[in-house]
Amino acid sequence: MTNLPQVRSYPTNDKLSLGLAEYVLNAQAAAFSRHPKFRIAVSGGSLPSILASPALIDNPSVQWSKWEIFFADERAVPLDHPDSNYGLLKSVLLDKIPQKSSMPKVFPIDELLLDDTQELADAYEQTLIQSFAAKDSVKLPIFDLILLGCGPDGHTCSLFPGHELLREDIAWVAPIEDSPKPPPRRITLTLPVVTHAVRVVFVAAGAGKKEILKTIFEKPEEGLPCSLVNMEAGDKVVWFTDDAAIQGVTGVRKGSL
Ligand SMILES: O=C(O)[C@H](O)[C@@H](O)[C@H](O)[C@H](O)COP(=O)(O)O
Repeated sequence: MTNLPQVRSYPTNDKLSLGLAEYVLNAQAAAFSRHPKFRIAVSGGSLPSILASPALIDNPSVQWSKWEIFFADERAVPLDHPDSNYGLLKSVLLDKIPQKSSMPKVFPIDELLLDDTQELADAYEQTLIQSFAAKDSVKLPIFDLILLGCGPDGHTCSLFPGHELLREDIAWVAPIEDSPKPPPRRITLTLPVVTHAVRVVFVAAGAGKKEILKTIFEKPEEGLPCSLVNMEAGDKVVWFTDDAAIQGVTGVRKGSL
């Protein structure tokens, strides 16, 4: 079967970051062959730090000024709060972009709407509509690349196992008030938006991820959020892992590094 997600596994985190940087550059080039922008969404967790390697930040081929960066999920906290995914991305990546480069356009949540997660999600959806559907109406936005993490329970974005949000098929962005991973109040891209992207990347490193990767790949019928993305988006998905996380997991299609 060729429509399985691909897994690229590396011996160390540094090599994983290098491989990821190379992949992101290819995704950027592919995006520029379609339009003059590179529109991506990023998650929180360990992903921003793994992404923000010198191989990416200092790479002269990165055309930062053409990047539009959105958040795959965000916690309903002020942007300077330690839990903010925007704050995390800013400190590990945005603040490190060489000063001579022009900066990417970044789309944080509206801090004035933190009291009402539905309003917060609706406003973020409007932000997406302005970027992805300003001229024509579209059913779903098409990100050039979505960069995701994988939680120890198989969640991704703020889409958690067994949660009713997994069935959301109208909204592009949805609120969640009962996230099992703190903080509980968040907004998230919905599953159809994630699987509609041109490319979807998962980053999962460390032996602590091994058990959940086994379930995701070997028991997709359990319907964990990461498995749902794998099944819906198929070979648009590439997993970047280290060897410790993927060793002994069956049912994966190994990609060449
Ligand atoms: O903001 C969040 O909480 C994340 O977007 C979340 O989905 C994260 O990506 C996973 O929990 C994996 O986190 P780790 O990479 O830290 O394990």
